[in-house]
Amino acid sequence: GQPLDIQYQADFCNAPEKSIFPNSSVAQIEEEHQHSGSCSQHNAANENIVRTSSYTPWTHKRQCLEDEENYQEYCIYTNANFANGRGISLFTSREIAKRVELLPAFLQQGIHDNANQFDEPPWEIRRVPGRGNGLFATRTLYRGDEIIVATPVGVYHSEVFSADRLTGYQFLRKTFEQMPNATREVILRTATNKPGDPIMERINTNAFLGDFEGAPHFLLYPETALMNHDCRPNTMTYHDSSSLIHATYASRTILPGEEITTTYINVLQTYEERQTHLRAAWGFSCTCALCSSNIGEISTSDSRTREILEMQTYLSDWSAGSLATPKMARQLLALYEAEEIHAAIGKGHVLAALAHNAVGDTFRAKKHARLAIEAELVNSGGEKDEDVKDMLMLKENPEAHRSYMARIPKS
Ligand SMILES: C[S@@+](CC[C@H](N)C(=O)[O-])C[C@H]1O[C@@H](n2cnc3c(N)ncnc32)[C@H](O)[C@@H]1O
Repeated sequence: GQPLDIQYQADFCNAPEKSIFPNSSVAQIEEEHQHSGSCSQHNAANENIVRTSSYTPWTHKRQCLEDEENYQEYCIYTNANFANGRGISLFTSREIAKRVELLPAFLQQGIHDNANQFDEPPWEIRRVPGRGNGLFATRTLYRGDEIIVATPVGVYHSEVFSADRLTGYQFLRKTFEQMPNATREVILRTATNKPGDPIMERINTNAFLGDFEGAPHFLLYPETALMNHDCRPNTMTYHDSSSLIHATYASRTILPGEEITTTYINVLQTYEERQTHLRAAWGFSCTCALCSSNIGEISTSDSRTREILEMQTYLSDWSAGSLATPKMARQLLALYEAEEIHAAIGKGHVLAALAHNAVGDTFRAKKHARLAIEAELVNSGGEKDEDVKDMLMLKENPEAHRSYMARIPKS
């Protein structure tokens, strides 16, 4: 059908409360609270939503859908004041919402004070032929420099999309309508690849699928979504599950005028695997520099990628017959460099630290542990990351670490 043209003030209030689709498998559930606030009141108040509501920490009445096939219920939860007035809408199960309410993201004052600062970003938006818009550096950025630090504006349980489509779209629209105007504008600036439901398509084109409180959810970070995908990106990312902050940092020097890119997939895949994956999950064929290079370059890169994966398998082998050596770990790091995989290099340093410690070279083991921590702290789960915890232990006391002398044959 025709794409719906979303207006900022689209009047969702006229939408019927009950499903208008008689054959719908989804029934809208009446809430225990009778919502007295009318829509006109809601729209007028939209800009300064500080209502202390009876739905705390939410600013709007919860609205739920029941998926009659699996008896699962999903509700919309909006806090329009979240992150200093940016707002957030979730469309998820009640159990997950209950856990979310207890996160520091909702309880800790000031936790988002350094997030969503887009007044003087080190980038600007420019058109990229064949790829819509993209982000371009406006000054030199060095490894570790902050590029985007943002909170999500939408969090959607992956199963909400399997419910009755049209009713589902109405609910998606509510997650949008309940947000402050400025945030709605930012959401509407994001790209869509296909005509169709405007919110659904924005989620399809821009949201990242990830684990959220133990279940797969789509997370929408509208500024982060301005970055195009590159199979050899120049950024690394960090997601903090307690504040919900997603941060993007430079993973190497980026010169003014250079496009700032991220990866949407695991980069340790061959050309064919990456293309298949991007087409299936994201609906586009990758035209990044590596994917557009000649057959010779692509095949060199593919063989290095296979070699990296093979070496990682050898270096993770702790059996008596393991072929892993410190030399192999150094070769692995050289391959990461040659392939320009700067963000994920922490993994290489973890394996190098372990390989050196395994033959009793504690000096080099500590050096690689330090480099691993530096890289992994920003490119993964931070201090809670298992690799980081392990490397901190190794750096502190290599002789007490389980890897110490583990690859010296005992006679
Ligand atoms: C999250 S958006 C990125 C920003 C988008 N270009 C815009 O104009 O806002 C994802 C979409 O950008 C385009 N895109 C991103 N990276 C690409 C790449 N490496 N090759 C081709 N298209 C790409 C695709 O259309 C993709 O669906």
